[in-house]
Amino acid sequence: MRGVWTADQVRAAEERLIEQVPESTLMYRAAFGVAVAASDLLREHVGRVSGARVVLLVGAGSNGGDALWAGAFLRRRGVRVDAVLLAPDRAHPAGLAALRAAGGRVLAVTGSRSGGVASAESHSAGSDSAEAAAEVTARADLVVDGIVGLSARGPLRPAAAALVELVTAPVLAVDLPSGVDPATGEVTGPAVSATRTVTFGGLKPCHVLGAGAIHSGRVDVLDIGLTEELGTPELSLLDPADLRRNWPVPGPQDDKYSQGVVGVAAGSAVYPGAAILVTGAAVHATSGMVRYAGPAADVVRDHWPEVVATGTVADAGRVQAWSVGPGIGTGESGREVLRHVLRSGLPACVDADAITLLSQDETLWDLRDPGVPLVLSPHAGEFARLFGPVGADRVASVRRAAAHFDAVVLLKGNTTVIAAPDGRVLVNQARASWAATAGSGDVLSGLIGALLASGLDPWAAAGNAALLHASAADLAARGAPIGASALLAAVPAAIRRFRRAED
Ligand SMILES: NC(=O)C1=CN([C@@H]2O[C@H](COP(=O)(O)OP(=O)(O)OC[C@H]3O[C@@H](n4cnc5c(N)ncnc54)[C@H](OP(=O)(O)O)[C@@H]3O)[C@@H](O)[C@H]2O)[C@@H](O)CC1
Ligand SMILES: Nc1ncnc2c1ncn2[C@@H]1O[C@H](COP(=O)(O)OP(=O)(O)O)[C@@H](O)[C@H]1O
Ligand SMILES: [K+]
Repeated sequence: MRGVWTADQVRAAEERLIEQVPESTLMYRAAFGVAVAASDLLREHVGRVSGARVVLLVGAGSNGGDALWAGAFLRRRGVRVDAVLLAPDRAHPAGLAALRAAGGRVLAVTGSRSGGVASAESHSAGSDSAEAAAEVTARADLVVDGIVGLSARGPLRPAAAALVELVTAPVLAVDLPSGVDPATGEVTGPAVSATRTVTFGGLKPCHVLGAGAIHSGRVDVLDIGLTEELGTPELSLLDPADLRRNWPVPGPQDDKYSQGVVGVAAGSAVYPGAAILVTGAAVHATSGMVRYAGPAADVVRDHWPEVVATGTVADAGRVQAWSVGPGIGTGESGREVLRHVLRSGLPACVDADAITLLSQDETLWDLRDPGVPLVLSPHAGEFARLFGPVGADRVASVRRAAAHFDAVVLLKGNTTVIAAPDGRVLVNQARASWAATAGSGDVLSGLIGALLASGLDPWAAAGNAALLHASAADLAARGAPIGASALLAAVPAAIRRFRRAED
């Protein structure tokens, strides 16, 4: 599992660390890592380091300080470095002195409220101008974004935005891409799109959430001594090794019952698709047995002969967990199905129509045994019905909902957020959006139900299912649109890939 820490956690860790290590040492370490990454990018994109042109975009704080020191290191490798100061009076003094001493050129730019690079003033000998800053930025082989880091608020300021717009070269972001909200990954205006980001100590929310994850490019975490001091992460990401460890694999003593039997209550005679997709996902997720209960029993049997299918939940037979909701409708028959599942005292993944039913009828909650794991897996619309609009801070909303309902809540989307009632949060950022197709959520429901039946902790069940689901979508799509059936068909290949993966 990889941790993600907030800006406040990083600052607190820094305070503890600078009792042992001078602050300037942390900045050298950070800047040296940035310079190494810059050299790598130059080699990759330009084919050389010495003689290449790097432009540093330098803001008012230590983020700009990191960039200036990195520029000084790059000068020693023969790189031609221009620093564009966006807040000339507040540029990090020691970093600026180091860059100048190393022979870097400094251009000072002041922004106008109306946008654009309006005026310039010289901070070094030569004929600096706004035009010169614009010109070097446009002609750079690599741009280092030291505009703003952990103290960022809101979108890029106009002067910075105007320069960023001119960039055609790859961008290396220092700590995080400027213009992205460090806490939520939200991008509400102009922002840097980085090829790579070098961050310090650990990942921050903006590297893994929403647009921020895209704007960050590849993220390298550099341990400058901070990692040990960071404490419990705010969020976590599952990595392939987690999935490999967690995904149930039958052993020599297992039989079809011992691995957990999952019951599927989904679909209807009119809409059998949901029944087929949820059941199929459960069939492919784990070995063992799947029972289907509902009006689409005949169609499900035709599709998946290995499934034991009955007409009603009351006749389903013994199961260890339920996957309930997709396609059951929001009328009385759907309500009756949900009542049965909630009363059963078994773990359940509650999705789609079942979530809408819960949002319409509060008394349904009373049927639930509070000691029994429940996973709610809404998309944003269902979440809004249940708990109110998600808002910009998806993590905070989902965390609140999980505590409120005393359930694991998985909010679907390009960034899937999975919160446990005790506050733990997993996030899964999809690499592409091919899963945004009708019925793909039904596949997720089946995966979660199967993992619950296998006895996995509900938070882990939801998290592993989300990671596998996104990977199956990638495998199925390989760059072209897919339907949910193709995603479902790729589930075994995705499991195989994780089980083979070394990291
Ligand atoms: N923590 C650690 O352990 C280590 C941290 N290190 C580094 O320090 C960085 C944090 O530095 P920091 O706190 O000095 O502030 P920083 O992010 O540079 O912002 C400066 C100023 O920018 C402004 N500004 C705000 N929003 C803006 C926007 N949208 N667009 C434009 N400007 C904007 C705002 O000033 P304002 O103009 O509002 O007065 C703000 O005060 C961190 O990210 C890492 O790189 C490393 O050196 C090693 C160890
Ligand atoms: N833009 C996106 N990028 C990646 N995955 C997405 C995106 N939008 C939705 N998904 C995923 O696709 C699935 C859609 O589920 P859902 O909205 O319930 O659809 P349906 O009800 O049609 O099955 C979820 O697993 C969700 O995380
Ligand atoms: K930055």
